[in-house]
Amino acid sequence: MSSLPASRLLSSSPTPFLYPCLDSTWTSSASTFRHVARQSRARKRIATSTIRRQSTATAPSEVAHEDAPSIDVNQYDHLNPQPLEYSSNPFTDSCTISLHAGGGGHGCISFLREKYIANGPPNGGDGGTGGNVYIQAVQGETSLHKLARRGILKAARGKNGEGSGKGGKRGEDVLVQVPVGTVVREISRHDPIEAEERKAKGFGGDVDREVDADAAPDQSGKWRRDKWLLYPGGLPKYFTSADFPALPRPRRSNLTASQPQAPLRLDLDTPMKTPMLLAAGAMGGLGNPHFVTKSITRPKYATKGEEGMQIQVQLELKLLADVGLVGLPNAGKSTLLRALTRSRTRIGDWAFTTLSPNIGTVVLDSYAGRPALPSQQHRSHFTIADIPGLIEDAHLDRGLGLGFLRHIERAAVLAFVIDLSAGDAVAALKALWKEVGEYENLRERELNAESERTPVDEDGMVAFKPFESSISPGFDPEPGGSNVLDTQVGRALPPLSLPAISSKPWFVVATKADKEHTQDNFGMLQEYLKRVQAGEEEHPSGKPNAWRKRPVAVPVSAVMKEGVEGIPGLVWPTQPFILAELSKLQSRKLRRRSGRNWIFLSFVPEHCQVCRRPGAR
Ligand SMILES: Nc1nc2c(ncn2[C@@H]2O[C@H](COP(=O)(O)OP(=O)(O)OP(=O)(O)O)[C@@H](O)[C@H]2O)c(=O)[nH]1
Ligand SMILES: [Mg+2]
Repeated sequence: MSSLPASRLLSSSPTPFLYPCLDSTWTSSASTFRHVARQSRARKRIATSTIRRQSTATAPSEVAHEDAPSIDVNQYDHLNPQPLEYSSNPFTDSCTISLHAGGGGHGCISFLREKYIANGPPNGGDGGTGGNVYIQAVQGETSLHKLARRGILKAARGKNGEGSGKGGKRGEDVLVQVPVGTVVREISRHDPIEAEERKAKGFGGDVDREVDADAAPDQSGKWRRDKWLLYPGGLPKYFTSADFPALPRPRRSNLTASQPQAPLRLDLDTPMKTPMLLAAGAMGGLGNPHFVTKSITRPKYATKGEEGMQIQVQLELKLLADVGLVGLPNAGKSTLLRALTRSRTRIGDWAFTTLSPNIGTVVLDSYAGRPALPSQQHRSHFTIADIPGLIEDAHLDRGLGLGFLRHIERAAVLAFVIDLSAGDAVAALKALWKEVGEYENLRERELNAESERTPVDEDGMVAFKPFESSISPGFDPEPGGSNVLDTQVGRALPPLSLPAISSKPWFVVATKADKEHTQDNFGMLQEYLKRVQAGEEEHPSGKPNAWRKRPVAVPVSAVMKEGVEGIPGLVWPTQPFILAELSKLQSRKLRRRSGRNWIFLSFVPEHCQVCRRPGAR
């Protein structure tokens, strides 16, 4: 055995792994490892792109992008990304984060010392206040993924006080910027001062009794190591026998008065000009001059800064859109969005092409370089949200679940997108409404649980003030009734509740009407909707107070952009008025441009199988 060369001995034992530097082959093997790793990474990349190519094989438009030998890079931008980059946009619409207000800096123990003044009076400064935590809803943010990744956001601690009476610096604040439409709910909070006050009263005591600010200070604070800061040069015997004063009452920053009341429930559905305070930083400790008494003229102690408050909140992004598209996967929702707006959302002939919501804007404009209407009181655009497809039993977490329905909760109108070529349209509509109804039940249960937790008023009534729909301005049925966030904080915020989804107006967009044998399916759908309107059929959601005023179905061929011209008219009930106004104003000019303007297009579908049927429409 001893005749074996050392390198072979090492290679036949686990030594190279434990002591690679002892192995003569180490350098070469390390480089081999690196080479192998590089190769495997390259193989992985090739495999991924092959898989993507395979999966796009059925979508001719996508394949064209993939196989094109020269890609014009300038034709892509962040709104119209390259096919391979579609999945690179991270999107998170719900997360839980911890917000920590900054703790206070410690007070300072210091004495004046100058020429001829060897033992001067105390001059330690107070500790600085901790940083505050603010929140602000801003335009431009579209996802919560950055916050979800961070998890904890901490404001900085205040700096300690210094000698010569210098106070410590304030801690740096933290600003949490969230997308407009974010709902903030408090999960738990730890307020050290409140905990202290409760402890002082005794756990069995009357916790509702107000703390009397003039009451005698807490004597239990004596000798508390977590509260007092001692002079480092002092002898231990001095401190054990020192006559410590009573511990000062825990102090709160003046800013605490402008914090919203606990528990936090905010609906940030408008962009905020100024940030809103969520948690004020804790106060700094007191320097030693605060403890000068007649008997103790040179106190060798100061107090430590207070601990900062910690709040755990849940953030939920509910996108703001006027119209929500709901449909089974592959029904053609994204194609419809592309047909109506300039959105470049991805489409593909397979289920779950869309994995995160997309918003598109329909411009109600004459494209003549100025607004369609001179008056400002009418809208010039509305937004549409395309969400991932729902499948049967999505409420049992099948497919992508029901979570994405939160993005249509604020929508004023729902559009159910039904594929006429994919079997019974009525059954598909009922299946979709069933899932929407289940989501509504889930929300109701959540709301009930929340209102049970809502503080009870003095007269024993639960404070409950549901606010109006917070859809974007212009769709508000009662002007001025929208939930505009009042940045004047410090007031009780109403519990969050949005109108029931089933109470919203809805219509059906029957897509793929250009395909053969879709007429009868559409006819049955229309008949069904008429029966629902007349009350002969139960509302597909099964809810008693559901909207059934005028549910209509529009046959469209989204892929050929036919029939979609009528959709804005369904969304915007005042359109006839606008049409009249517009025709009075600019009729001749616009009629010439009618190829680009849906308002004046009289829809003559060429390919629509439903409309080409003799006697139809
Ligand atoms: N013939 C025809 N095909 C359509 C029409 N609308 C959509 N399609 C096709 O249907 C397929 C699915 O379209 P998508 O818009 O991706 O469907 P989706 O509902 O967004 O699907 P998910 O994102 O998976 O939920 C695509 O291949 C479209 O080209 C239509 O009106 N007529
Ligand atoms: Mg889609």
